[in-house]
Amino acid sequence: MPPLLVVAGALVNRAGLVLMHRRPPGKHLEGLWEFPGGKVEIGETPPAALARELTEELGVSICDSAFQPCGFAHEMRDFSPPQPPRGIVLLLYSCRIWTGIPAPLEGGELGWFAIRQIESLELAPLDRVLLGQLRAGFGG
Ligand SMILES: Nc1nc2c([nH]c(=O)n2[C@@H]2O[C@H](COP(=O)(O)OP(=O)(O)OP(=O)(O)O)[C@@H](O)[C@H]2O)c(=O)[nH]1
Repeated sequence: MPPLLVVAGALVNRAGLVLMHRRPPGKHLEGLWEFPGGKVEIGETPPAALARELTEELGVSICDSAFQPCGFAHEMRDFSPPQPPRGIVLLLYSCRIWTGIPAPLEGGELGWFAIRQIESLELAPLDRVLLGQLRAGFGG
């Protein structure tokens, strides 16, 4: 079974704040904060998948070329038997150009945060790894 490929976006506004999404109740990792995004579907490039996910999840429009790769993280995830464990790979892109005002169209909560504030949020595990890479890209 190939790993599950997931894409996530760090949307950075003019004030340098980053948009974070809090996963809604009833989902895996409920209540934890993440960079918004979702799963890459068969035949999609990662930037195209991210543009689609951010439109569905936030209602914003973004051109694929506006995404800059900025990090990745991976782990093995356990599922309930008889499903075998499966790898998950999360790719992070940053983006400063979009149209529309982000809204939590699929539930959960949104917030704009300075990088140092994101440190103190309760983050999903892979998003914690990605945050370190994003911060390094911002100059620490
Ligand atoms: N952001 C994030 N996602 C993770 C982590 N670990 C992990 O297994 N995932 C999984 O990666 C997938 C992210 O895709 P998604 O955001 O479209 O998933 P979802 O739960 O909203 O929708 P779904 O109902 O289609 O599963 C989810 O299955 C989520 O559970 C993690 O550390 N961070």
